[in-house]
Amino acid sequence: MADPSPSQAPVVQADGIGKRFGATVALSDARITVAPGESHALVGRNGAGKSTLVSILTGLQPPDTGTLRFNGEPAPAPGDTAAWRARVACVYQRSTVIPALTVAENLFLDRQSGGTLRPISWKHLRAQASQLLAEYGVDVDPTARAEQLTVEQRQFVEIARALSFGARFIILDEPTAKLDARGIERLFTKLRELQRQGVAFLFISHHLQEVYELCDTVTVYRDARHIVTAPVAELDRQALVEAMTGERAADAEPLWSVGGRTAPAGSALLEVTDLALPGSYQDCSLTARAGEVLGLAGSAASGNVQLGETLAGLHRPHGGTVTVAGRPVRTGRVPAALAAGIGLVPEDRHIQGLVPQRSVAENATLTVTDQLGPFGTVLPSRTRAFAERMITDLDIKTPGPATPVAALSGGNQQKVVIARALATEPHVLVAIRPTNGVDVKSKEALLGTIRQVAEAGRTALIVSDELDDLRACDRVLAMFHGRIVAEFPAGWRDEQLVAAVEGMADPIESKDRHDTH
Ligand SMILES: Nc1ncnc2c1ncn2[C@@H]1O[C@H](COP(=O)(O)OP(=O)(O)OP(=O)(O)O)[C@@H](O)[C@H]1O
Repeated sequence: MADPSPSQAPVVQADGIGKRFGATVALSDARITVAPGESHALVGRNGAGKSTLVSILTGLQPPDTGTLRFNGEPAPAPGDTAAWRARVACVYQRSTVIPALTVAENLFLDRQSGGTLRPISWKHLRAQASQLLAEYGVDVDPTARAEQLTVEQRQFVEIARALSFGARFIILDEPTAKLDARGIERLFTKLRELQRQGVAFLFISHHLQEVYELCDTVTVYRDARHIVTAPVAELDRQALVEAMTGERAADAEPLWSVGGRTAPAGSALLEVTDLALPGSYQDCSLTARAGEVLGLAGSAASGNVQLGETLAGLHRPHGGTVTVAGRPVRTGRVPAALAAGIGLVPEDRHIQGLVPQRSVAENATLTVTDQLGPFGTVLPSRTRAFAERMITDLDIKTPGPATPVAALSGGNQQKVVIARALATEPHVLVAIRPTNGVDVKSKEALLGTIRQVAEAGRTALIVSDELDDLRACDRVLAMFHGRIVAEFPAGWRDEQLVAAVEGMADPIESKDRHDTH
């Protein structure tokens, strides 16, 4: 039989894909087929093999076994970058744009025409960039440096760049991880628009509701294998979670909720008064009690992340005070915050989190080496024991504690960062978007571990815009434009909190905020 015509052939068809890393089987007889103009989700637990498949589909590494075809034709030769780029592009969670270069330079990097001897015409470059951005409806200044762009703008630039190479197939690897609700809405609008023009997507996300919102088809991988491919409409959330975990889901919703439980009335452990960081937030006061998990909700521009980071010493505020257990904390210095017992799960684990070539055990204990042996020595047995406990508690998928962190999947690396913050047994744990990138089942374990911090008589502050994270809190403060605008005891309805985060707080909730002033 003749091959299907190029317009009907799948944009990608991978069959029998196998890939090993040493003893680890990352993919085994895996497959995926994406039709032109299709929006196809790929889901699976942390370590299921999704990123490995992406690296194979984009030509970054060859599979050990299997076949790969684009538009009905065999994949390009390894290393033929131009040919790969014309078939497939990937927008990663981590940016591939170069921060110090302008948007125009980023768009035309590697392909400034004119031959080796002709100087680059910057004017021409800018004009071309403007035209390209306009063509894909991307409203970004081509002369802006990439580092000045928001995550959303950066992703749009990357999508425009991908399309300009001719690719009609784009892989989006957790594109919403760093976007707030409005950013996600705009991204989805753009993707739907491109889909109508025939562009196909492979969409990877741990947010299952996004899969239902955006995708036509879903493929589930589990433990390196293909489990199911089905129209999204035929697989409800429970069936999807069951396919991902291989277990019967007792009750898929909610993941972790304190329900209508009243906030425990411990003593005030963390007190923040009139804290201000110009450009980010102002007049912020709050109290978190021993035994309490406090949520700090807000969209990207709300200042909630900066406030959390300030508590951990990452920013020097211009005014206000922070005390832990009644003792003032010197602000603007990480060692001072650590000494005061404030631990941090940072937002960007790649930059602030880990030493990739060191083992899981070493990374998990980097902050507590003084507790692992007498006189500053580190007893390997204790490091190992601590790491083993964390691997179980946080459900970290790794061959063992001695495995380098670089060999773990993204979500599992993230759990190591959380293990490290917990290792110090902080009085106050500040966790910024702690379940970002973590699969639906591990979220449960992780939020449960944060709850244990409170149950041990300490306090945890969850800074997030994820409703699942916030539901695990005893009380939630909502921030909008740099101010705390409302407070919600456990038991709030989604739409109430969403409204507050969008700046439409119900004045009743705002008035009831007695202990935050
Ligand atoms: N370079 C590597 N060296 C060793 N093992 C690796 C390497 N890359 C991936 N693995 C292993 O392969 C398996 C699949 O990892 P992969 O990154 O594909 O998972 P994933 O589904 O993308 O997970 P996540 O949702 O956490 O991003 C994991 O067990 C991981 O530890």
